[in-house]
Amino acid sequence: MKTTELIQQIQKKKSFLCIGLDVDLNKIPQHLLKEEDPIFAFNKAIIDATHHLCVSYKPNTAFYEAYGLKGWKALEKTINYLNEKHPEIFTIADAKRGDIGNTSTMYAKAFFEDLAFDSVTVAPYMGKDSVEPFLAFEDKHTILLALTSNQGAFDFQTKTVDGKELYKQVLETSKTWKNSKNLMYVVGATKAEYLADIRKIIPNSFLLVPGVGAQGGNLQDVCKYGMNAHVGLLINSSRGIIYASNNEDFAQVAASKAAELQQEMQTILSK
Ligand SMILES: O=C(O)c1cc(=O)[nH]c(=O)n1[C@@H]1O[C@H](COP(=O)(O)O)[C@@H](O)[C@H]1O
Repeated sequence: MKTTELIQQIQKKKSFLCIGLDVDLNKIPQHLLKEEDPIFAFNKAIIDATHHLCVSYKPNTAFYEAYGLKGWKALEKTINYLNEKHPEIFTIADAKRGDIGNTSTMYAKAFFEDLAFDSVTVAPYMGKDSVEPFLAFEDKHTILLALTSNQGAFDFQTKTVDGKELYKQVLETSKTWKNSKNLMYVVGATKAEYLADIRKIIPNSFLLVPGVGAQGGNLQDVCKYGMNAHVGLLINSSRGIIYASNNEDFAQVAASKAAELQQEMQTILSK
């Protein structure tokens, strides 16, 4: 998908919400366990109830890999369902990959070609030759971890190296890589106060911002410091939406949680 198509969808839906499909069989409504594929049944119900409120879905692959072959099949069914029924929606494989070049190429093929996701999350730690293989795919996006939402972000990412914080070095250096136009970045919603500085380095890039809802990040602050002329934000919430109820009404309750965030976004966009 081209970034212009994502921007059009944001304008049309008045939403920049990304719903995280982090399926945990211990948390989904127990009546779904009777289904042949409970993970897919859960995702399908959530997607059917919320697709008009969001512009993106982000399955975190850990939640599928944990269930082995069955989990991977459910992931494949989920991405196929999204691509068939809602091709306008921007899909993110949250896999946090990155390795030596030839291995990264295989990861990129797995997520961009075999599973046909629009984007994948990638860790920058191994540097240029570990990320450029992902960037070589046209109209596919590589979402690089810049400043993450967790406490451990302060272990390395904010440390000063050669007079500059490491996450800033990641942003600046990554801009010099081949096909860097295909980069987006992860910045945690819990780190909203860093966004003004981040925008000085990457004013035009899209940011995936997880950490509202269950992790306590604040949507208003993220928008205040992180929004650009094309919005430039995808705000993710996973548990706060998909596990709002674990009764038979789970999909409707998830939709009402998603609608609350979408309404807040619509108000911000209208200002
Ligand atoms: O790359 C991510 O999406 C990510 C980066 C980050 O810094 N923090 C973070 O929470 N995430 C992911 O975003 C989702 C957040 O889920 P909730 O806290 O349930 O909304 C999970 O899938 C995390 O793995």
